[in-house]
Amino acid sequence: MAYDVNKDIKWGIAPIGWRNDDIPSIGKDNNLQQLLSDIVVAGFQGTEVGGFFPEPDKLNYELGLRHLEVAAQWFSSFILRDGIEKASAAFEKHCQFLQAVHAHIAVVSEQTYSIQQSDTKNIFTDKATMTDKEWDQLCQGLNHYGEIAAKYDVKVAYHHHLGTVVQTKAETDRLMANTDPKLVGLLYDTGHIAVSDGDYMSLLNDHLDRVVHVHFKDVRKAKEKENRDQGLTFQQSFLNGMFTVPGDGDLDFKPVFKALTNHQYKGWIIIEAEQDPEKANPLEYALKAKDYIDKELLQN
Ligand SMILES: O=C1C[C@@H](O)[C@H](O)[C@@H](O)C1=O
Ligand SMILES: [Co+2]
Repeated sequence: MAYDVNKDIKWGIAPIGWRNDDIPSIGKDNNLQQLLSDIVVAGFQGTEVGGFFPEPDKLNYELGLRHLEVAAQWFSSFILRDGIEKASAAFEKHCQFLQAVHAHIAVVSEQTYSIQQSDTKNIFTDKATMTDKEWDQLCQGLNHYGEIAAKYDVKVAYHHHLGTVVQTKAETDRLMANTDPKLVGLLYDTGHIAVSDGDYMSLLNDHLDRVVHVHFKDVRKAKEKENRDQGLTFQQSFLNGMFTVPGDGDLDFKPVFKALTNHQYKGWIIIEAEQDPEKANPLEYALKAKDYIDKELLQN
């Protein structure tokens, strides 16, 4: 079957514009039904599981009414803190949930030492790094996750992420080099690598064959500079508007999309822009994102 961008790529939008798992207080009035109906109005095919989502039966019912799919769900991994056996038991429960909601991507981020939820650490300077022994443990643990995930028709998509032990291209390169490509895939998130390294194309170009899931997150560079100059935390930074939807910030998504489609990427592209929903109406920004996708990416 020939590669068809209109069929082989599915477009979704993450709940994070409506409610943020890192700060449950913001957007708390946005319920599941509102979120899912907004996603339909904006023209997307699916979403990722948010922390406020219900158990599978209820979730599948609400999704089914709207012909929406779940693409993935975030898993906070603690291989370094808890050890591979205990961390893997939690991960298997995560895969069982994904299977129950017919999703096939486990978004994994090692959260040991993470400062993304800190209310004091400077997200631009204070992240932790791993010892060689910890690198070995993490990579061994992720390979084991991949073996577990395969039992549930799920794939591990490792999320490089600001403030975590795997943030930069160099760290992501090392993770990719020391994990089994059959067991561990890469989630490519434009916003996280752009803020971390500046250059957001090299990571994609060097690991296109490992990319199994994509987050499109745009960056307001002026806000990023303001946040960096003030030494803000991750949460302060996104509440101050560092991130936005594609087409509304300063990243160029055309080379990103071209690299993905030239490589015949098949899978989800999830729009993900954490902002304060009081400042950035989630439906307005979802519509803005879809308009950019349709006019600037799919029509060229
Ligand atoms: O994929 C993601 C999940 C969120 O919880 C995270 O903080 C956000 O920045 C992200 O990219
Ligand atoms: Co992301």
